[in-house]
Amino acid sequence: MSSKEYGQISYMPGNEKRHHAAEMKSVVPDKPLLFLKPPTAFITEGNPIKVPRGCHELHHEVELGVIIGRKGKDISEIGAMDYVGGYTLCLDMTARDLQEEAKKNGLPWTVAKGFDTSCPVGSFLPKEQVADPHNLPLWCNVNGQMRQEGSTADMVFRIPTLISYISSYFTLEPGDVILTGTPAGVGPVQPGDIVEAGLGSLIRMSFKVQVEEKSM
Ligand SMILES: O=C(O)/C=C/C(=O)CC(=O)C(=O)O
Ligand SMILES: [Mg+2]
Repeated sequence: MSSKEYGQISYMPGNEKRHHAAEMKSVVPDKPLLFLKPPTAFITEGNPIKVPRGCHELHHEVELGVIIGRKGKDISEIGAMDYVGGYTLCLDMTARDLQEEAKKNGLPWTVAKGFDTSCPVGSFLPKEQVADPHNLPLWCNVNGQMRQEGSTADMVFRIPTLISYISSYFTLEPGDVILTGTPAGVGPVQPGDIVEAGLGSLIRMSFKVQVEEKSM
């Protein structure tokens, strides 16, 4: 897995407590809101999440990751699931203060969402092992304290809609990962914290948060 990530904004209809857009005081978009993370954003277990320079409020967002298995452009919703190779669990680490500043100034979220180590990922699940990707519990705790508990059943844009919409602008390639949005409960992490996340009984993963050291 070494490719781009397409993030999107999540909305949990019908239950304000699980509504991430509401907790961010954001308007719910009528189409997916996209951003990209570069390949250097990805880390696997054993590697630390590094707080990016200038960030004083780094947030966790736990999300289902959809891994693309076949190249495609202008994919129809009907055929979209044929392009899925599998799934994983992701943390869409977000420099919330930098994102807020960018939002205020009408600037892109590139640094806030795409800094090095901003996308910790779990193990690869072949799609045959996931009976219903739209009905998976997901959770995130920090130092053992539960912060996020939700279900992929509450995503506003389902996977075929995301694949079809994204591929109308970007050619999707094998290994690309689509992050599908996060439940409510996002919150800050500090250097030294342990962030743990899970996808039902399928994936459990854990990452330590560190300060970003200057490289030579
Ligand atoms: O609206 C905001 O302030 C923030 C939105 C996000 O960070 C979107 C996501 O990444 C998400 O919903 O998962
Ligand atoms: Mg997110």
